[in-house]
Amino acid sequence: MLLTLPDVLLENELTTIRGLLKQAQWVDGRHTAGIQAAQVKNNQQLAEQDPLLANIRGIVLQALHRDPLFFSAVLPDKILPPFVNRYSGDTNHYGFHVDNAMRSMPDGSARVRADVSATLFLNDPDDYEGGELVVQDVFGDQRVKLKAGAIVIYPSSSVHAVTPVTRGERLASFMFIQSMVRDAAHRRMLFEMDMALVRLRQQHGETPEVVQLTGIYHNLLRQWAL
Ligand SMILES: O=C(O)CCC(=O)C(=O)O
Ligand SMILES: [Fe+2]
Repeated sequence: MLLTLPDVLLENELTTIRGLLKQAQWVDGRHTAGIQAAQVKNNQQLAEQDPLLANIRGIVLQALHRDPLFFSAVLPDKILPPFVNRYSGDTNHYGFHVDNAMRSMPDGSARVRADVSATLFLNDPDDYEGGELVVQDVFGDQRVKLKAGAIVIYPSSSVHAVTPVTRGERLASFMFIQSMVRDAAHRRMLFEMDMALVRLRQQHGETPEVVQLTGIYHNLLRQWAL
């Protein structure tokens, strides 16, 4: 399932992040890529030890935690601290690749299995030409370019790329998340059921059927959560 959520970041958070990024020292993005991905990666990132990154991570994680749709769709267990990247010039791009299945928390405290990958857009599509995230899907390639503050989430198992930025610069935060529910099909069913329950509750209130279906939602989560 590929899902986009608008307005994850508030306007003032975007302003703060973009202000911080004006002072950024960018490093080669290949440092954090796996062996296959590094061969096709051509962009820049904030360095792991950059104090700006810690600041931005705090803002992004706080925004994700307050978003109920993000929670329902991802069912996050562990979020690897988000990275920040930039594509600029007329050649920066990221060729087709897969994200590493396993990563370590920066302090080595835990391993994180990438179930869900996400890109949170930090500037507007008008600021640059190209820079589409292309995610291969059974229904064909999905091309995504969102307004600042919006996020796209997709299964980490998908082959994906970012097309060359031929004008301006594209700023984003990208991240890898271990879900409580490993199987993407199970996650999708839970998300659809949760959304249907929200609508049923709005239409009919807390009826016995709504209560019973809510119980089934939680029992499925209990079955599937690792
Ligand atoms: O820049 C993006 O939107 C995606 C980056 C990406 O796929 C990655 O770093 O693995
Ligand atoms: Fe990727």
